[in-house]
Amino acid sequence: MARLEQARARESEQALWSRVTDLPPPPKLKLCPESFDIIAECKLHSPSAGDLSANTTGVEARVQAYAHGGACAVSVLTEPSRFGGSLDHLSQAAAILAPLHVPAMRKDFLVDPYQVMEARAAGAGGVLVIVRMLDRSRITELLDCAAMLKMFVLLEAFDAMDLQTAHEVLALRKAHDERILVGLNCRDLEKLTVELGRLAELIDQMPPGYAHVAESGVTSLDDVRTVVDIGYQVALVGTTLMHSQNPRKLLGEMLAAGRERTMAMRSRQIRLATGGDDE
Ligand SMILES: O=C(O)c1ccccc1NCC(=O)[C@H](O)[C@H](O)COP(=O)(O)O
Repeated sequence: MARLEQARARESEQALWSRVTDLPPPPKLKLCPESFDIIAECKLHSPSAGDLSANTTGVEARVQAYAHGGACAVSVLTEPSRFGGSLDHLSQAAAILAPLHVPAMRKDFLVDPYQVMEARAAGAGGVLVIVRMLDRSRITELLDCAAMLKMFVLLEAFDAMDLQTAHEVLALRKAHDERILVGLNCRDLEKLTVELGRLAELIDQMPPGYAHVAESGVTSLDDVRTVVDIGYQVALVGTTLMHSQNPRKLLGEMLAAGRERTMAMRSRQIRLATGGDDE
């Protein structure tokens, strides 16, 4: 991987490690207990949607709007060739988000702990780890590195086999002091289409005891209600927010829809448990 090798040539792993372990801790990921949250994504380009920068005046303005709209974290693409991202975007985002106590998450195809350290050096409080791309020992190394740096991890699966791998890796980490969310990405990587139905099909195979994140294709308030109904506690929303000229308002509306739905579901469960009417 050229980017990784070039970065290593500029700064050794040891030098980077001592730099990041000297940093103050990143903002903590805070999820609303027993409710619903959104990780808002900043991506200027995507293979499926093309240019996504038309409605934004820049990374800083966009992530600030996300934080004010209530995002629990902001996912920032750092992959340059297909997503128009960079580590500079991550640094800019993290600098805006830190005083607002919202963590930035590095979204990229990470394969080496060095890249987790790069994310922390840029100010990030979290990273994406894609199960499909890595063997078990490499996933464990990335999780270990993130835990040592007090960063959260979004562990991303695409199918039942990925979820089985996630189960097995996580089963060995019960004693770790770390924050992991498990995501299911419903994008078909060959066709680039989204199949929201996969979120329902695979919910029962998500590892229990972790916040479950519905990734890709959440485009409307109805989609938000659907993912809550299925049982997801968090949604990762990118394209729809990038298309919006008022992402703060849209994010607020999506969050409100998700939280109202969660409350309605809870009241219904309580009524059923206590033998009350359920029309
Ligand atoms: O976004 C793409 O076109 C894409 C194509 C191929 C692999 C991954 C891709 N996206 C990565 C993501 O996981 C999404 O950016 C994220 O889930 C947000 O999805 P959306 O709200 O549908 O933009």
